[in-house]
Amino acid sequence: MIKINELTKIYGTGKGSVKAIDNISLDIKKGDIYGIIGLSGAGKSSLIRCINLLEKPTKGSIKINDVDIVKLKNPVVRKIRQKIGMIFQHFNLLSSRTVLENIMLPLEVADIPKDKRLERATELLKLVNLEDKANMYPSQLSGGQKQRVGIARAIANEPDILLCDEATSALDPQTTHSILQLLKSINEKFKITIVLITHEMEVIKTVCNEVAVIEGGHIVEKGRVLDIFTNPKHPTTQTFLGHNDKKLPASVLKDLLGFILSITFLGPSAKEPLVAILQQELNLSPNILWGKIETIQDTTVGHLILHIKGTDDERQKASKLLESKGVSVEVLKHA
Ligand SMILES: Nc1ncnc2c1ncn2[C@@H]1O[C@H](COP(=O)(O)OP(=O)(O)OP(=O)(O)O)[C@@H](O)[C@H]1O
Repeated sequence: MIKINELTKIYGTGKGSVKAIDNISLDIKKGDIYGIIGLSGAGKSSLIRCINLLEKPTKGSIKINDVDIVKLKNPVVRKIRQKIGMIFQHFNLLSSRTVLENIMLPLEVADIPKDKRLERATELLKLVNLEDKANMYPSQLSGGQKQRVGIARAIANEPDILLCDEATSALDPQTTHSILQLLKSINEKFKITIVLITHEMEVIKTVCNEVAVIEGGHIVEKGRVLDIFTNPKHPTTQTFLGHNDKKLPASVLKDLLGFILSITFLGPSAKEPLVAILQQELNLSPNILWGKIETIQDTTVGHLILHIKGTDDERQKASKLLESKGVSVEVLKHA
């Protein structure tokens, strides 16, 4: 649906120029909730602003349904933009307009007749659960309510794509959760493709099916959220995922004989008594040094770090046995 090919964005010219996006290619499928995660300055906003044609790329193409939108000129650009909704970290609502009037704004711009505007905005208010706030002003709403208005406004023209620019960064965890659930239900109900930029892995984990990790204007890793969470390759991804948690203190590692296995199990293998299996089948006595269990994309994912006093041969047998149960095994320390 959105095919980004070798996209580069350079701000300014000469010595003071900044390469915000450096040769990025992405393939976003219809119905995806595609997360782009990166630290401040990584190039996330520049990328999303190029997709929305708020910035003109220096090089490369952005194809939406096979049409390269970079090459389009007004008034076609305006029409395309109406099919791309956007929500923002600071909501960007008009303070002088009521909630209902804010939602009707894009419908006015699209020349929708007044009675239809009112009908559509009222439907949207219901969808985002703000029926009782129609005549209030943005200043009278909480952050979560303001973002709900932002979402209703963004989907008023029935866009094919919804871009979310750090949409939950200004919200508390509980409100973040409810906004993410609203985005997920909109994605499912209206089949809107969502591109979401964030610096929080928790957001990606909660709603996205695909993720790209961006650093210094490059994509350093991308793939299915479950794959990236269970087997992150790039150090930046590992940092985002808190893999440093897995770094055991030197005081724990000191004097440990045998080997240390870091294991990741998901789906059916999460229900296997893995420690007991190692004991019963190989007569080993694993000691749990660290553990964590979480839900990603409705799948249970568990991580354990096990210390086992055993030989190299036993390490190989233990790894093989665990892998035969669908568990991924990383050896952190050899015998
Ligand atoms: N209009 C601009 N003019 C010049 N440089 C810019 C402009 N916008 C962004 N940059 C630079 O481009 C780089 C990427 O910025 P961008 O805002 O895209 O990153 P980001 O990942 O969205 O960061 P943040 O989360 O802090 O918004 C930064 O070095 C930034 O200073």
